[in-house]
Amino acid sequence: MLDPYDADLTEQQASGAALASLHYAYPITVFSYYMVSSTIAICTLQTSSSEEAHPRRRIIKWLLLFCVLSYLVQLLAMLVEAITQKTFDLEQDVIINLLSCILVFGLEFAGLSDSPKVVWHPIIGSIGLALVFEPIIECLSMLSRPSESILPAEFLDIGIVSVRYLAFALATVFYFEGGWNAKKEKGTDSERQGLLGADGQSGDENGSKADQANEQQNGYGTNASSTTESSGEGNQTATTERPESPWERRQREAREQMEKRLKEKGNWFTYAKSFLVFLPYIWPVNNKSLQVRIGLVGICLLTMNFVNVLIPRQLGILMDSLGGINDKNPWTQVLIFGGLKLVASEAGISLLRQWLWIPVEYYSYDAMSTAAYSHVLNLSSDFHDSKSSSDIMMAINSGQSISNMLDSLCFRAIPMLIDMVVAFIYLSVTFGPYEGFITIATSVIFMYIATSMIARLKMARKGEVSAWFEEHYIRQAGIQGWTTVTCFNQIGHEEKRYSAAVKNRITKSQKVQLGYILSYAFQFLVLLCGLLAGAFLAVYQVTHGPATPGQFIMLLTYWAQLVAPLGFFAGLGKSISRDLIGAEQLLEIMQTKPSIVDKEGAPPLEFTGGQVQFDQVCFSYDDKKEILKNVSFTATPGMTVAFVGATGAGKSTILKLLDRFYDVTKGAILIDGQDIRDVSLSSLRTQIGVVPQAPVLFDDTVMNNVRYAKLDATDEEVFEACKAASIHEQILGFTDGYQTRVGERGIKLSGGELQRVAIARAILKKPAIVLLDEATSAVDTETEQRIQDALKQLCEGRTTFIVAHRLSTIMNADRIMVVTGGELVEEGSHEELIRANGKYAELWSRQIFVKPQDGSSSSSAAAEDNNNNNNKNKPANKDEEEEGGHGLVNDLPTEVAELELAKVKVNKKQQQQQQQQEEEATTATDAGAGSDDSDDSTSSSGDSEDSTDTLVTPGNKKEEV
Ligand SMILES: Nc1ncnc2c1ncn2[C@@H]1O[C@H](COP(=O)(O)OP(=O)(O)OP(=O)(O)O)[C@@H](O)[C@H]1O
Repeated sequence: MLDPYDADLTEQQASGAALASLHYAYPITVFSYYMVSSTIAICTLQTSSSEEAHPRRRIIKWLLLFCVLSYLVQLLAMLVEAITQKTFDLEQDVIINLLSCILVFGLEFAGLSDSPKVVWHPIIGSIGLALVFEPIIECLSMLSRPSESILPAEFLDIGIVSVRYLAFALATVFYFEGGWNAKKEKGTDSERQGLLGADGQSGDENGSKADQANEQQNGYGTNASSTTESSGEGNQTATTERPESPWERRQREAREQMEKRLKEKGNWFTYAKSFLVFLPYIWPVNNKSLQVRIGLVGICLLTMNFVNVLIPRQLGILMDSLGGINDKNPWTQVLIFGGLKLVASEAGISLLRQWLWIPVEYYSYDAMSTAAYSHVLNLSSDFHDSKSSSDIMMAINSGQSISNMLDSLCFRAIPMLIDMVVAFIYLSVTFGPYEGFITIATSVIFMYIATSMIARLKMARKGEVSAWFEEHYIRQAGIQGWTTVTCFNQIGHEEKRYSAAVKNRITKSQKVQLGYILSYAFQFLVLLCGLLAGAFLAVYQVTHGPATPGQFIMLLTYWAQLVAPLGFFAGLGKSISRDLIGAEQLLEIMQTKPSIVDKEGAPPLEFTGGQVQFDQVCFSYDDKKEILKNVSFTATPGMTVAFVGATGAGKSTILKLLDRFYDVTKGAILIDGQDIRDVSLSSLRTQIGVVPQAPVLFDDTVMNNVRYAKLDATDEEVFEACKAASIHEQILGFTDGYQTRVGERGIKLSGGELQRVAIARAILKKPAIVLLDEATSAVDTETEQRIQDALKQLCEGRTTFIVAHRLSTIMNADRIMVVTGGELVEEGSHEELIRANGKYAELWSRQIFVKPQDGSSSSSAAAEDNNNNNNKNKPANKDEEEEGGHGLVNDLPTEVAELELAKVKVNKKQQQQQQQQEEEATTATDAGAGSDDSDDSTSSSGDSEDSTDTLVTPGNKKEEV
């Protein structure tokens, strides 16, 4: 039969064991719940929920602090009791429980105090868990006490627990009551709040407005920032407006893009998933040997983790063997220690890992950079028009950010995490749970302090970066604009400006530097406190218990191993977000699809002569403003078509559509009866040769630049093309002949040389259709004649489209198309159009032509600007201004020009007479009124007669007509 006393004892023992487990389980559960739910909240972007402005936030915070203090009081009461009773066999599980609860709820309190945006469910869930665990623990502790001896200290303990329970319960009630009231108020006040702002925004909205103001002051997110400069004498202050630097703009845009996409995706998981497009460039999908290498690198990392555990352990064993605590041979132990150190060194596993990794790393660089480069080259004009080349280049280089991110996560974060967990377990097993607690508490407090300090320094760092750019901008502007600075005698002013910017930057840098120093000092202090606590405990265990001096050495070594991972994890968030911004730039490009692509199975263009037909073509760059409206014409094979019209009329756009830089929005373009959208892009572009107005050459030799049109062309073919372009002799006269480098964008060549090299290139290509944006650049008459000869060679027998700027080109064209406001208003040969007495004839009669050499207009000096502005022709007079300016160059010989003008005049006169006769016939009763009733064109022609008595000719002389 069971003895009732024994049964009582067993019950007590059982409840004691359960109690001990609960003492550990309670804080672990609460901490795990808090960490996991907070992480999920961050990943699913719950931080921006409207819950953040809870009306009872403050009271809940103080109740939480009260609970933390209650744990502390409980702990102190236990210590006081132990000291007064002189019984130092404190229950370990109770002490750990109290310490852990102080840590966990203290952390939650700090989060609630610090963070402007609060997600409540991790906190309320933790309180809920406390409400479940606390009564169970208290009941079990009552059960495990000997029933006859309830001490006053136990009454105090029960009292503290009860008050704490009440505080937890009150916090829960306040949370739900506050939420319910807020909802109710929101319902009733919704109309009033329309003017005040949405609910829950007040506090944070103010905060964000303050942030915005702050940002504006710092120049972030704005186009300008300012620096106040003060001179020593007279305290003169001036404000320097600085445009946002390209780097700042790129960073801002990428950050905005990242935030936008993050919001769209809804959470970090889906957001991170979009980066999976890069996986094939990082993971060698079709390369088994590289995959094996990656596997081996993984094994190396795990081995390294294992060795990291063994080294401190071995050091401990070595120390003990030296002290005679164990019977191991110190010589053998030191050899093992040396072997382990070798394995862990740069000459051991690390060497093997890096050797294995090098080909994988280069694979990734190769795959990523070639894919990004090829993708960018295959994107269409709309993309390239909208991005600057430096932006694109920066984005391509951002491929490195993705590798960095993976490197941080896979090869640093995961092994370090494993190291930390192993260290924690090993220390807990060797020195007991106190040591484990000290390790965890130190890590948690360290991480908290380090991350909040980094966040605090963010704003100061932004200010420093802005000041850096300010300094750079002023320096660069001063040096670049040295001539202006010197001409206006402003060297002193620039010196002061620069000195103020340097001082401003130094002040900000010092602030940031001090911040970092203080942050490191705090972090070091936390680690030192943890180390001291751990060391005291270990010394106690060495002197009183089972631990050995060797194990103490092991503890110190492990501790040193913890420091690096903690520092790394504290900065991980920041470095990942920086890498994400970089990756975002590349992702945006990789996700952009080319708008001009081949249709599936598109056949090559079948060229049968070169007939080009525009059929009711409409086009718009941005789907808003129509640039071309129902343009229709047909160019027969071999025909030369010249487009004439005001600047911005859409002439160059017609050429771009023909080369399929863009697709028409309506209508169709047909070459030899085939819609250019239905044939392959490559076959189309093979048939077309383009000579742009401002040709761009590569920074290479003349030979290579010309050969670019046909990479397998022989030297002879290149020479022939250059001869045809009338540039061969000139090239031979260069220092290194055809091997002369032309400089960036062909800077070392003159305008005329550059154009002829571009023409030679087009001649070498032997295109079937030629697109020519005729240059108006000022070259001497002889050079111009040579360019014309070269062009003649190029266009011979080919269907040619010219955006014409020279009267000679226009007159020689088979067909002239007059484009106005995106519409084809006139079409015909020179003679036909003169006879038609329309827009084209009007152009002639008004004589708004630019002189070939110095760019001045015959009718207005305003046209002088035309040439100075690098052929961006400005309107020459008011009439032309209305049309946007034509910039036509009168390059005709005097006699030809006179003859043509005479024709126009005669034609005009005839037309006037004819008109007059018609009017007289129809309005017989109103005879004699014809001369007074002259229409607009008559009067304008009259005006023009007055103004066109002089005509500018190539000799730069004004001649009487
Ligand atoms: N890439 C582009 N994106 C948006 N609009 C554009 C683009 N290129 C040209 N435009 C606009 O289209 C219109 C027609 O331009 P286009 O270059 O065809 O004129 P143009 O008649 O050739 O003028 P110019 O003789 O001065 O070269 C202009 O208003 C211009 O601003």
